[in-house]
Amino acid sequence: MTHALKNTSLRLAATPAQVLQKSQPASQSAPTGPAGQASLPRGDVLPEASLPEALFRAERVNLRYQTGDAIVQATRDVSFSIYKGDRFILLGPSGCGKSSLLKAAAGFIKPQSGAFTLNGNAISGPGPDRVVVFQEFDQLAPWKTVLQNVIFALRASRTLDKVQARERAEHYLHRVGLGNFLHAYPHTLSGGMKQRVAIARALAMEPAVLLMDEPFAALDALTRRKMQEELLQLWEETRVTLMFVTHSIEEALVVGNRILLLSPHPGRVRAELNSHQFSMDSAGSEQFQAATSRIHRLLFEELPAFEADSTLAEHSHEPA
Ligand SMILES: Nc1ncnc2c1ncn2[C@@H]1O[C@H](COP(=O)(O)OP(=O)(O)OP(=O)(O)O)[C@@H](O)[C@H]1O
Repeated sequence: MTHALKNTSLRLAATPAQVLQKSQPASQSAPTGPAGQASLPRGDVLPEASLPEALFRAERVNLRYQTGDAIVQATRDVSFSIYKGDRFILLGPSGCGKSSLLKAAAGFIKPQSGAFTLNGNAISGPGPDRVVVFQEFDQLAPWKTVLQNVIFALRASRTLDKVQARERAEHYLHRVGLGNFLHAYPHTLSGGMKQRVAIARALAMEPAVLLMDEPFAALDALTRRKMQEELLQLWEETRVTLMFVTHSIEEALVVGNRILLLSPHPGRVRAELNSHQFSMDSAGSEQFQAATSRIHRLLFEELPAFEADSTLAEHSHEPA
């Protein structure tokens, strides 16, 4: 299932890499790495007219925190584009600013400079077009049932009446396999089930971008794998655009079709690559292991991305 899914994503989510491949004569086609990715030679710029329209953009985003006299620079000049239907991953070591970027994309914190845009409009605060699923299991109101939790979010966004909200909530709860738990309270659910409710609630909002901040990190390994599989299945059904934060290289390769690699603190873009060729079944394969090692080198070696490995990265960004 997931292999087919990954291939489908290629058709749906036209990325600059695809445009490059399509728009070039065969003799000038982009070099292809061992994992089959197209690589852009350093300095190559895609002709602007041939780029697909991005749904969501980060443009030179600098995020800073001030606590007392101390200023923490969380990210530096981070830019990326997410296209409709992407499963876009922010991957980087602890403290590189992944969660900060996701919170800023949600509109919870403001960049010190730079901007986020959705459909070309600047983001100035939270909105129902960007819904977040967090890692914590306490995202649900404990005094409300599973169904009430989802209905409450839908009613708060003021887009649906009572009957419509209930229908929508039931629909998405059935989709995540919780049809028999509509009237259960959160404390009676396992961690995985609580995350399913949070995902159903987010999907029910039918956001333009679903933001996920390490949603499976607190789950045991088996449940985590199952949830990754279910998320891919849900993506297959809904084609929702995902922005997914993780510090697990394996999770990034399995869940994503595009991965943005961030340097250690403060987070800067190290490289961007395609990962659509990997599925749940490829974990453990030679190709998967090779990609994992290369990403590890790109993340942690001090070399500029392209010198570290010119075959994996689709776009590279030199440290400032
Ligand atoms: N509210 C805050 N006040 C001050 N500094 C903060 C705050 N939130 C994050 N930071 C700092 O910003 C930097 C980036 O943190 P962030 O949580 O975004 O990183 P991360 O990549 O998501 O890390 P992790 O994978 O460990 O969750 C870190 O140095 C962190 O200490």
